[in-house]
Parts: sequence; structure tokens; C-alpha cells
Amino acid sequence: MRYATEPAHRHGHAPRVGVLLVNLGTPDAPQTDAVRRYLAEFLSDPRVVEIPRAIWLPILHGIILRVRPAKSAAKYASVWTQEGSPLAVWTRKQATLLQGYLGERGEQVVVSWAMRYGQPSMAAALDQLKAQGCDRILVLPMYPQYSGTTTASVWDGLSAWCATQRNLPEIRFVRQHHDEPAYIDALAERVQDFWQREGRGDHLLLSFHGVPERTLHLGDPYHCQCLKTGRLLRERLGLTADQMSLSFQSRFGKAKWLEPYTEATLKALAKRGIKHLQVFCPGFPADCLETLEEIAIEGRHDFLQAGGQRYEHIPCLNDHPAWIRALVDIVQRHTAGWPTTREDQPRPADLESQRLRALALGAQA
Ligand SMILES: C=CC1=C(C)c2cc3[nH]c(cc4nc(cc5[nH]c(cc1n2)c(C)c5CCC(=O)O)C(CCC(=O)O)=C4C)c(C)c3C=C
Ligand SMILES: [Fe+2]
Ligand SMILES: [Fe+2]
Repeated sequence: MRYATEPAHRHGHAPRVGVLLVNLGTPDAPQTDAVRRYLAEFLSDPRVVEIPRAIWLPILHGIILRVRPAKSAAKYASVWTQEGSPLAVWTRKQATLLQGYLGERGEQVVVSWAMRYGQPSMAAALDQLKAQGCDRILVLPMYPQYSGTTTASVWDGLSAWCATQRNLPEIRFVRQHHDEPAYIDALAERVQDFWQREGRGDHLLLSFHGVPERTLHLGDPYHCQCLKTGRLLRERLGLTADQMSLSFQSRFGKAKWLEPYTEATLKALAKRGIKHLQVFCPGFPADCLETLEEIAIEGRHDFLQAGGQRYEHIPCLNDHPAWIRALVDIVQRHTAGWPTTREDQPRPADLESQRLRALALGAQA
């Protein structure tokens, strides 16, 4: 059947709000086969690689998926934890904490999490929220800066699920939160906590995930939003333009990506005489392969090789209380007008009157 069979319609059940955190996705295991499955799904998404399918798919299946999975699996193995992939571990923890913080504020909201590629899938998580009675769902992509390559792809995943549903919930979607004051506060607190423990370096480098430069010229606001987050954080930390730089990491393929590249910047900073460098990744709300391997391991190597003396990766927002508070703020703003507190829920008397009204309507029909 094209559209899922729905449970029998019930009158007068209390409306319920669900919140779905969606992150990129990660392999199920740090092994070649699992990484190949994950990369095949991820890199087949036309939002991620915009090359015409007839050209791209033979390259993807004929070259990339034969060579890259083994190399990437070795990198994943270097950051994998007892509980699984860091990206999944942190995203799950963020959902649990958010549920707790919202509960403390009296918000009757069901919080869940999903991955755009791999497991748990968006479709499974949305099915679950619906099965729990959520007829209003807020989808919150874990990308502070909007990009067609990431945020819009979450939208595509959402709309693919909607296309299978007979009884659609009411849906809201958070497009971006790159300049949300509570997000900037959380970033600043994360850096300041680190400074308090480890001392302050000579220079702070903010490294964001890159995207093909072409997307900027085609109207993607990602680059501008990264720059704005960087400026707001610099002002909030009281740093001069000279004490902080911004760069883009994780280039994929041969095309030009947003510049300056992180790798070149690390080397240039060492050559400029910066001895003690601290690197922070504000665009990644959770530590993952790109921060724990590329920044914390490869980046250190590049900086020290080029003459730097001390290198530190400041952890991502992860489970920092200021970040979970920021998520609460974002959720509360985007669920405004939806009944989420105990007082908003229909009282038994309201339910009874709804039932009587339904009966009366039934009798008229
Ligand atoms: C900040 C958000 C991200 C943007 C924008 C983004 C764009 C983008 N990424 C690739 C290719 C790869 N990215 C990979 C890993 C990866 N990317 C993000 C986030 C953004 N990507 C995260 C959080 C992760 C880590 C996933 C994890 O499991 O920890 C990878 C896989 C790893 C590897 O093989 O190197 C690829 C490939 C493209 C092409 C792109 C924009 C066009
Ligand atoms: Fe990526
Ligand atoms: Fe990478």
C-alpha cells in the first residue's frame, strides 16, 4: 500500500508535541563494509554531490566506494568509543538531556533523535513519534549554519517520510540557529571553560566544515552564516581580529571548496610564529570523525610539523549545560503556540465535552 495504515481515529486525545533532533549520520561500525554502506547512501544524495547522476554514480561506485571505505574505516577506528560512534553517542545524549531539561520546565514534549543517513533513520524515528501520539512535530537539524548540502537534505528526508503518510502530523522545521544568542553564549562558555582549565593559547582558530565554493556563488548562505557565527563569538570572547582566525576543513574531491582551508591555515599560523594554538569547531554541535580525527589528530600533526609547539582541540558543545539550555530556548521558541505544558493539556472535563460534541455531530450526520 502506498500510504501507511493508520491506527483507528480517536476523538479527544490530548495533542502531543514531539521534537526530533537530526544529525548527519555515521557508520554502524568502524569497518570497511559498514563505512561503504554509509558512504553509498550519503554520497548518493544529490544535495551532497551536485554532479549529474549519469557522471557521478559510475565514479562513486567504480572508484570512491572501492577506495575510500577502508581508509575512512581506519580513521573511524581511531575515534570509536565503547558506546559506538561519537556522533551517535553525543546526539543520543543531547536528546536525553534535552528531554530532561524540558521536563524540569514542565514541558510535556517527547524528544527523539535520528540520522539523515544510516541508523536510526528519520522514517523510523518519525514513525515512533507518531506511535507515541505526537501529532505536532518539530524537526531540529543539528546544523547551526544553514546549507543546502545538509539542512535542506534533512528537509528532503522529512518530506520523503511525509509522502508515505496518510495522517500527517503538524510539522515545523528549524532552518538555522547560527546567530541565536543562547548558541553563541554556549560556544563562548565552552571556550572559556577550556581556558580556565588549560590556560589561554596565543591564537584561537575556528574551523568549520567546508562546502564546494560553487554553492556560495549559487546562493547558499552557509559561508555568510559561518562568518557571522565567528564574528559574534569573537566579540563575545572579547578577542581582536588578530587573535582569532576562521577556516574550512574536510575538503572532499578536486573542486575548489570554501577557503581558507584549515590545513593550510594551521601551517601558516605556525609559520607566522604562533606557538600555542587552540582549535574549536562551532559548526559541529557534537564531536565526530571530523573533529576528533581531522582536527584533534591530523591538525596537531600539521601544526607541530610546521613549527608550532602546543596544540589543543577544544571539545565541541556535546553535553555542555549551556548548549542544552540553548536547545531548550530554540525548542521553546519554535513550539510557541503549541500546547506543551501540563496546563495546556485538555482536562478530563474538556475531553468529556469534546466526546459529547463528537457524539452530537455523529448523531446529526
Ligand atoms: C557542518 C556540517 C556539514 C557540512 C556542511 C557537510 C558537507 C559535506 N560533507 C561531505 C563529505 C563528507 N563528510 C563526512 C563526514 C561528516 N560531515 C559532517 C558534517 C557536514 N558535512 C559530519 C558531522 C561528519 C562526521 C560523520 C561521523 O560519522 O562522525 C564524510 C565521511 C567521512 C569520510 O569518509 O571522510 C564525507 C565523505 C560533502 C561532500 C559535503 C558537502 C558537499
Ligand atoms: Fe561532511
Ligand atoms: Fe574529514
